[in-house]
Amino acid sequence: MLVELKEQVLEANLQLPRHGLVKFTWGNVSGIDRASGLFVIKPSGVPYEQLKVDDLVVVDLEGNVVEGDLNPSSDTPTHRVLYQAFPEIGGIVHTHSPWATIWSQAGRSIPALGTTHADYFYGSIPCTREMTDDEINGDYEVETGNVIVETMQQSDPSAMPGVLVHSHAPFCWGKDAIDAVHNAVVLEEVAKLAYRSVSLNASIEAMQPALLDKHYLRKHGVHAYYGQR
Ligand SMILES: O=C(CO)[C@@H](O)[C@H](O)COP(=O)(O)O
Repeated sequence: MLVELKEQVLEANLQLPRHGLVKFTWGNVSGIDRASGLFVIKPSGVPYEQLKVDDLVVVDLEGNVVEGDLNPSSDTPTHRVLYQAFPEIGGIVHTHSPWATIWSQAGRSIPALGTTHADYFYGSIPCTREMTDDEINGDYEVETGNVIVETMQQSDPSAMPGVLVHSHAPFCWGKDAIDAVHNAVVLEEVAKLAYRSVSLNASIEAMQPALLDKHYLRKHGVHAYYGQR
């Protein structure tokens, strides 16, 4: 079942340590087959160097494991909420990449300060609000997804393929699992660039809207929907 998607999700997961986005078993990547409504995700707690295609877990959008012997990632409910809320995305990645996690822990959105950022993210990369104790003590992973969806209400997920979860770390997405990891690598890089730019110039302001538009729209077109760019 879903042989090609599993191979793609395996490759996407293996790219996380290659790009220095994770340590140990932190993080996870999934990819969805919209025709069947099934998504493939990394199993929980499996070291990347041991990960094999048959370890991957197939889950439906109601949260049922339909194939796989191992437990799905502990973040599976968050992936599920995002797939349900953002029909245009095909892959999701969660990491604790250090520079993006610094902004998440500080509770700060990453401002759009330059064209590197603008080529991928159409504006500041938002940080969610803090979750309430009830949300934390409730269905935490589902509530993490809900606070992301709440934060993204004013944004187009294809024009803003990532978010920072307050006191936690980033989630990114894309047209498929590989694209999601690509966006996660860029997010980590712009998080580092922004941190150092702010350190160098504490009064730095967001880049000119005209320059943001020029760089984002020339790469992604007027309608930054995956199928149209
Ligand atoms: O966010 C976290 C931990 O804070 C998770 O991403 C873990 O780091 C990975 O969990 P599994 O995918 O192995 O269940």
